Amino acid sequence: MNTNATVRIIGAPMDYGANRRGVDMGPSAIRYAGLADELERASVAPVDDGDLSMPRAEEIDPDADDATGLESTGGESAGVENAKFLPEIESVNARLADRVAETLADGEFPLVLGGDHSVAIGSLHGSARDADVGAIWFDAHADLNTPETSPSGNVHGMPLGAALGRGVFGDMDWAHSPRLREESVAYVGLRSIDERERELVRESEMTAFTMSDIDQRGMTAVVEDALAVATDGTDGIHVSLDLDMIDPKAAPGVGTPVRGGVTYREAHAALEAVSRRHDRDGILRSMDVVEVNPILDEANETAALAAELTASAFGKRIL
Ligand SMILES: NC(=[NH2+])NCCC[C@H](N)C(=O)O
Ligand SMILES: [Mn+2]
Ligand SMILES: [Mn+2]
Repeated sequence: MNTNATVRIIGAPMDYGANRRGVDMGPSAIRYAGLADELERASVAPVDDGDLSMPRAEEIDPDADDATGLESTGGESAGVENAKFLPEIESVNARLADRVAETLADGEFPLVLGGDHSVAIGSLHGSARDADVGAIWFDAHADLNTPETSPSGNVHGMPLGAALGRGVFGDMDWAHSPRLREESVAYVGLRSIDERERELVRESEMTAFTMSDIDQRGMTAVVEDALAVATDGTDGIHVSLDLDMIDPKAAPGVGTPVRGGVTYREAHAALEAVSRRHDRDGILRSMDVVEVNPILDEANETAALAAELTASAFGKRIL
């Protein structure tokens, strides 16, 4: 991926993966906060594809044809227990993955705006379809549950479990990313992990940088290590930015806030470290920006931060 490819904005106003309404307005809020201008200040040329259409839950009908453009089939995920709205999430992510893969095939950069974090299943799948991809997962949460382990049944707590083909996701082609290897995934910002998930993270081959690591070593050093993990032996990286990595004082507009998060400045330092590495080696391949919930926000500040951080990832500098 060249360093100044066209950035194609793909809105994915999904809220089926989360237990709170409002996160479906994330893409509009991030655009309204000036994403395009921020990106232009970073010298990238964004092209906005608008939003993917979302099925209405009551429209999901296994026998319906696709005349509406909504693949309203239960698909491989029909009948799975403890994963709310999984057929809807399958339908959206199958289309999202295609869009991301087509964008990459055109030599452009897919920037996916969520929506809840379940959209990362589609963005990762599309990104890791024709290449070996590493990932940096900026998040307070590990998102490694599967329907077998989830305490909530909310799929936004499962996207990495899905992408890695764990549990029941192993049988769902749309869910797992065959060319994403566990050892190429690094977490940054962890501080809220479910009991069963803790074992899964410990036993996995992923690298986990928690808030304690950031406290002790500083954000820049941590992200440089995360980049080393994600780029080693891969063709490029996917960056998944869950805004709840940031402390709720600076990013209140998220559905699952956890206190003790990274500061405003640390968040910028994190994405600036990504961009410095990208300037050198052209490592960035795809990105998603997720979990912004305008209903819970204060004067759109979380969406504004999402726009700013995205610009930092693409090279916007203070001076
Ligand atoms: N992307 C997120 N905000 N995920 C929150 C997940 C919370 C919890 N671990 C769950 O599985 O329900
Ligand atoms: Mn999270
Ligand atoms: Mn998340």
